[in-house]
Amino acid sequence: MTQRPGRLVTLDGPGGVGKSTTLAALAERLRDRGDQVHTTIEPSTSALGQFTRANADHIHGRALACLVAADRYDHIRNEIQPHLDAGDIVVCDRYLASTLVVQRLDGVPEPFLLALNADIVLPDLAVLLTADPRTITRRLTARGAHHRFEHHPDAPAREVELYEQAEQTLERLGVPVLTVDTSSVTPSETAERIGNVLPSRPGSVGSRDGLDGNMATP
Ligand SMILES: Nc1ncnc2c1ncn2[C@@H]1O[C@H](COP(=O)(O)OP(=O)(O)OP(=O)(O)O)[C@@H](O)[C@H]1O
Ligand SMILES: Cc1cn([C@H]2C[C@H](O)[C@@H](COP(=O)(O)O)O2)c(=O)[nH]c1=O
Repeated sequence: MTQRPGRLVTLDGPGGVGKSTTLAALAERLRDRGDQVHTTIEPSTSALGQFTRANADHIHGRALACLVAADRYDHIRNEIQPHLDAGDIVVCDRYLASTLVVQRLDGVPEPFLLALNADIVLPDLAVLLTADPRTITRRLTARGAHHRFEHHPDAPAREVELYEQAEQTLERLGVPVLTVDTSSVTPSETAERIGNVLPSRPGSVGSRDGLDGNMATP
């Protein structure tokens, strides 16, 4: 874990696995224990992020990878870094792991993606949500697909496989990873597991001595 005052926690996983739902439960849990939390999302809510999200079904491959990376650098500079400097736990719905999976679904090789993202702020904890592909398909069908990456019937299985590869890449980059299988746990149970490996900042209302030792045993 880095020495900056705040912490960056990212949540990634296949489309429809439950990232946004889990993020809301996690933010509530962290705030309840006294942590200062800032929630955010990628593509970001800036003009560049909105452009990226609105056009991700029409812009493909390396061009989309570049747009997503440009939005990430802008997001870091204008939103993520200021909140980290203020000591917040920044919880981001999609980040580097999504790039390592979604852009590969779009045919972009990993070395190109790593080069594009070489200077980003790395997460203090990358949470990867997974589930049985049939469970993801059920969730997606019940909620409805949001974009082209969620339409292919094999998408959940392919994404699960690519997130397993992304986990290894993140670990090679020195990023602590927590993978949670959400197939048979509620969003609030998932949030509890994440909260348990994320120590409260010293001085925050909910901080307890010794919690930092939990990082190594997710
Ligand atoms: N155990 C669970 N954890 C999280 N979400 C669940 C769970 N069980 C069912 N869901 C449901 O799965 C659906 C998809 O969740 P959500 O929209 O949070 O997914 P997402 O990963 O953020 O999707 P996207 O990638 O499209 O943004 C929601 O209707 C949510 O209520
Ligand atoms: C972070 C990130 C996002 N995208 C694209 C994929 C989708 O079109 C949207 C995300 O939509 P969702 O409703 O949050 O699933 O953005 C991408 O291509 N690469 C990324 O790294």
